[in-house]
Amino acid sequence: MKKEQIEQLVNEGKMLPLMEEFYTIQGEGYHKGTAAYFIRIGGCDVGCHWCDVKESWDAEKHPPTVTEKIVDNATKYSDTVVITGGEPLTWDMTELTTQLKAKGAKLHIETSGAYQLSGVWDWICLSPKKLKLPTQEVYDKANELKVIVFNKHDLKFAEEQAAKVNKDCILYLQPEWSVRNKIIPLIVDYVMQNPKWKVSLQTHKYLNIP
Ligand SMILES: C[S@@+](CC[C@H](N)C(=O)[O-])C[C@H]1O[C@@H](n2cnc3c(N)ncnc32)[C@H](O)[C@@H]1O
Ligand SMILES: Nc1nc2[nH]cc(C(=O)O)c2c(=O)[nH]1
Ligand code: SF4
Ligand SMILES: [Mg+2]
Repeated sequence: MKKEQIEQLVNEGKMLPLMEEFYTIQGEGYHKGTAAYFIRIGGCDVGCHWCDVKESWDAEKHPPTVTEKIVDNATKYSDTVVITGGEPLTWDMTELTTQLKAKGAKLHIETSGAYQLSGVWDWICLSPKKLKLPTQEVYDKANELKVIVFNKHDLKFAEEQAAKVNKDCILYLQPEWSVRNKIIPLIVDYVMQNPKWKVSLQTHKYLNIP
């Protein structure tokens, strides 16, 4: 296929730069502990300095893959499918999610919300970033807000973000992994003082699974 043809299909969400797919246990947030098939789509220009998948950023490094192929593979493993990245909302998620839904999958997204919301979702995990704030639509539709805490100032950011989400949105503070030993006591204290928040840990990293 010609380069322009591939570009066109990627623009339409009929092909997507697939980085990796794996069957694992959701490690974070509300669904932690639940078996789920993860689809990691390449491409992100938000630029979090502590991002734990920087290899995902450059979409060019990940092969444009026919969306139907991604779908056929995913539904073999699990009825819960998590779409992550990279930033999945870099791309039009309509095709991918419509096809997965037609096969009966429960669809979850991990997103910074920095780009226009596309796709049909059963669960939206919004993890907002200061560098590129979420769109209003994703604040309105998020099921959980998961703020990464790297330093004390992030607690202030967390409150600002909590003020923007819908009233049913479940609120989580998650320690940035590299500073977890320093940050966990801060989060524990904060959640006890402000019990509208819950703690989220990257439990998959403790379990040594993907
Ligand atoms: C790699 S991101 C991909 C999805 C999307 N770009 C986002 O940021 O939500 C998946 C989740 O991991 C979180 N995350 C990334 N790096 C982390 C780190 N070093 N410590 C804790 N959480 C991290 C993100 O905030 C997000 O909730
Ligand atoms: N087990 C596991 N759970 C996760 N929850 C969110 C993840 C992500 O990178 O989006 C992730 C991940 O990479 N692995
Ligand atoms: S938005 Fe997500 S994928 Fe992009 S740099 Fe930040 S944590 Fe990494
Ligand atoms: Mg991860």
